[in-house]
Amino acid sequence: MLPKINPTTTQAWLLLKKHFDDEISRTKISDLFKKDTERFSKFSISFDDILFDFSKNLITEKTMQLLRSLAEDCQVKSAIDAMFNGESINETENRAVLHTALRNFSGNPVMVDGKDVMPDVQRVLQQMKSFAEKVHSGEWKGYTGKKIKYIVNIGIGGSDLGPVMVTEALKPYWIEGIEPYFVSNVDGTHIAETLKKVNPEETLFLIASKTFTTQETMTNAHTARSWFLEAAKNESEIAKHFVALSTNEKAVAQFGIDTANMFEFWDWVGGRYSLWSAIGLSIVLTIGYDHFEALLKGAYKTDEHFKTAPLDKNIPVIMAVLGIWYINFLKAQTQVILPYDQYLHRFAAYFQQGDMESNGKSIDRKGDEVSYKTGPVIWGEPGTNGQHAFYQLIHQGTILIPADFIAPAISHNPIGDHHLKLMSNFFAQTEALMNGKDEKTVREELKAAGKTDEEIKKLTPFKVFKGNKPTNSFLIKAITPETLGSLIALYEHKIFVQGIIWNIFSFDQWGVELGKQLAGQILPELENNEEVSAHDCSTNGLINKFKEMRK
Ligand SMILES: O=P(O)(O)OC[C@H]1O[C@H](O)[C@H](O)[C@@H](O)[C@@H]1O
Repeated sequence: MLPKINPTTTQAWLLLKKHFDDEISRTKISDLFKKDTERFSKFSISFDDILFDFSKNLITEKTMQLLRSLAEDCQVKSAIDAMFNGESINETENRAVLHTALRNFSGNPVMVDGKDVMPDVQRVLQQMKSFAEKVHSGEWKGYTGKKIKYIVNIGIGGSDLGPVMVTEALKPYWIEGIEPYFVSNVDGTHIAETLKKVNPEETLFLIASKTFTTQETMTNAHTARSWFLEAAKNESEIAKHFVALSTNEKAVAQFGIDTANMFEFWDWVGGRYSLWSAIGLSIVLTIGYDHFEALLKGAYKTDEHFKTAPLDKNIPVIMAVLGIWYINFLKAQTQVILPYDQYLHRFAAYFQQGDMESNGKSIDRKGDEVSYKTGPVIWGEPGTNGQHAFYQLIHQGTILIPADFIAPAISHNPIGDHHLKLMSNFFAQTEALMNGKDEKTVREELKAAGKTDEEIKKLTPFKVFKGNKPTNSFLIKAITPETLGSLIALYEHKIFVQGIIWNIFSFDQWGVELGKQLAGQILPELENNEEVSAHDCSTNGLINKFKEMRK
């Protein structure tokens, strides 16, 4: 059982409020650097090949002490133990939360309801490994005897975003002769455009769905099946081209996939935490099992760090409390993730689900409405593209946007001075966001540029940057399977800690159900020509116009 503590009733919360009002509201990050030349070493942590620098935050040592007290008051440590020990901390679904068991290399058992889950975890990993080896060697053949070339993962949400993000991030590790594709949207365009790029003889479809009932995935899977059968003619050939990644054996069999071709996972793996499970088969097929294992090992290292590091040296805990500091005490409503690595272009999209589906909640663990802000809006794009699009608002807009900057020291594509140019932007942005540019400097620059006094007066206000914008920097030696695994797990655990402190349940997602339910009611209304009148007049009007437009 998780603690059920309203964070606003803790001593630390009250002290943080007072600390903000009395001290921090008048503090500038740049002044803190001037006062303390040791600030970088005090507020940065090296963790294997990752340097986490959180010194450019609006914090003092006192802030960090109080934030640590908040984590203590909210019993974060015992919550961490409860998760790793397999307690049913997903109370509304009565499930354990054990994605960490999927990457547990300790050799120790992980018990769920009195049973060690590790033998099952290892069995499925072995199954994934030997299957991938057969596909890669050509031992696994398509219905005309050809080797598999195209992998099409059909899944959505957690059964899509993780594999997409990881395969993109690890493109330099792709196995020659394999091309992965991902179909998620029920919009027929997604599957139609994908099927144009592949052929039935050399394509393996992975039907990825924890529940195996998701409308989008089942619809796309049936379309893929019909497309395949048009060419293969014989249903007995399906076994060579369709496998299932699921927890629902019955539904897999009903779909027509031999359960011998099913890669199992379990209800204690949350969808948005499932890339480490059988849902990662597309990753294994794309980069090979050894690289997948390195990804798991990277995550395992983070798990060990998270479990054992003291709260004030614990990176996910620090990431979490900094977020809480901005959201609950400085009124931030969003968090931007900015990878300076083109291969990480889906990283922010991945954590939109990871974070927002986990912590976008307003009912606390007692079942009462919360009186404070919870999960932020997560977004982001790779640098430097974002700089030429939305950084304007981060620098000079009216809302506070804490930013995570992520970059590798070594590029997989060391062409000319591209990487140094990229990195000069990475370093420049966090500096600029912190320091800003004051009026005096702006005036001097304009003067030096030969502007008249009149022009200087007119232009100065527009060119001032207030600065004092907080950032974290993650400098990573290189984006490898291992460092990526570690990085993803840091963010996963950050989300967990925030959920614990906010006293919400981070591992259910009831908020996605209503739309599904209503879509289920509306679908039959779209299938006939009758006028619809059962809804509000906007929805009726839209549906009726839709029908009219299609006549
Ligand atoms: O894997 P599936 O059961 O098909 O679920 C796919 C996705 O759909 C659901 O609606 C949830 O919002 C997600 O958490 C989940 O990842």
